[in-house]
Amino acid sequence: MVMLAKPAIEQFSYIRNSRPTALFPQIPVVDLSKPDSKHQIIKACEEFGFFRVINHGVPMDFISRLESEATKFFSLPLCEKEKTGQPKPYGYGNKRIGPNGDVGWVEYLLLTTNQDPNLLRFLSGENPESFSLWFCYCRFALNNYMSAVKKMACEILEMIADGLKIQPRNVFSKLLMDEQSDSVFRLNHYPPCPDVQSLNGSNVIGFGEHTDPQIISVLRSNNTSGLQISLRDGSWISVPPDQYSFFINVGDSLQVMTNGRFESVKHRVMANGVKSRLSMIYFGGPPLSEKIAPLPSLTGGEQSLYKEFTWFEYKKSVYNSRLADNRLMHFARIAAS
Ligand SMILES: C=C1C[C@]23C[C@@]1(O)CC[C@H]2[C@@]12CC[C@H](O)[C@@](C)(C(=O)O1)[C@H]2[C@@H]3C(=O)O
Ligand SMILES: O=C(O)CCC(=O)C(=O)O
Ligand SMILES: [Fe+2]
Repeated sequence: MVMLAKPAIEQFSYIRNSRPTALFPQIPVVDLSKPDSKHQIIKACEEFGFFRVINHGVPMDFISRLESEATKFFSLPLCEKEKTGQPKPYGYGNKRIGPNGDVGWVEYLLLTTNQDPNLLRFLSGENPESFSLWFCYCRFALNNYMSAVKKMACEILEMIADGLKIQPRNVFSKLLMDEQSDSVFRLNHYPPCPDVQSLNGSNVIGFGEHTDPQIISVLRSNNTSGLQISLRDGSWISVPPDQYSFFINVGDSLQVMTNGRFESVKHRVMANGVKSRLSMIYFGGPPLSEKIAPLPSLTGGEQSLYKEFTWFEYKKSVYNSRLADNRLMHFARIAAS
């Protein structure tokens, strides 16, 4: 009998036991309305590179409007969604993540936050295709949401600068505020995965383990679980979903600028057998020409751990890598013995 090999895209990654390995460590929660929040943020960034934010000031209305627009988008027929073209890197993607063979049980829409005229012209098209119409209606909701989330990300970055006693306090936030800021916005949809139920004890990867390359990521999801983070000892813990909170990730660029005092958090998403997960993530990045290097006030007279590079150089290397690669390795200084 001839056995037909499954097409490559069907070969998802499975993890035999993706059950969290650490015993109930609490994910730090930062209440942004409290006067001591900057100290909590520093502690969380040092210990986890990750924390949950409450009293964040982003209007619930902006969140639910965009969530319902995103749900409408992912409900469009596949052929309509595919009209946005393969993500290069922006556009609609289905199961393939990035250009180097990573796959996951996910479909997504990746957008640049600066108004790339070619992309906008393309996305909002002249003809009344479903996607173009969706994008036209959705632009208002996208702009409201992204502006509010960017404002919150900048406030957090300013608290980080204060907490680390770095002057000026906008040293990080100015990179996101820059007109040329190379920030990205992503909508991820993880449909319920039938294989999760049928494969005894195995779990299907929704989005494989990785760190985010930018400065800071602000994630919000519906009430479906799946997100896991890796602790410093290499164990994994599940992040209980909370649709009213935001989750903050330290990115690789912040790791470099703090000379390793903060480490970017390794994270992944497991597919769910029953419920679909919808997440929206703002990745705050610097302008392409920006030089990324440890801040002199944080090296404390010691050698900096990383070579200086531009965000353009790092991004190029990111897009030549696989999700799980340690991308910063190539930019680390080898300590002199
Ligand atoms: C496999 C890839 C997808 C990714 C680019 C990369 O080559 C490696 C990093 C990936 C990542 C992870 C965080 C963000 O979701 C993302 C937009 C980013 O900046 O780096 C994705 C990239 C992507 O999906 O294009
Ligand atoms: O969808 C999620 O919850 C996380 C996805 C993620 O880590 C990413 O898109 O970089
Ligand atoms: Fe991520």
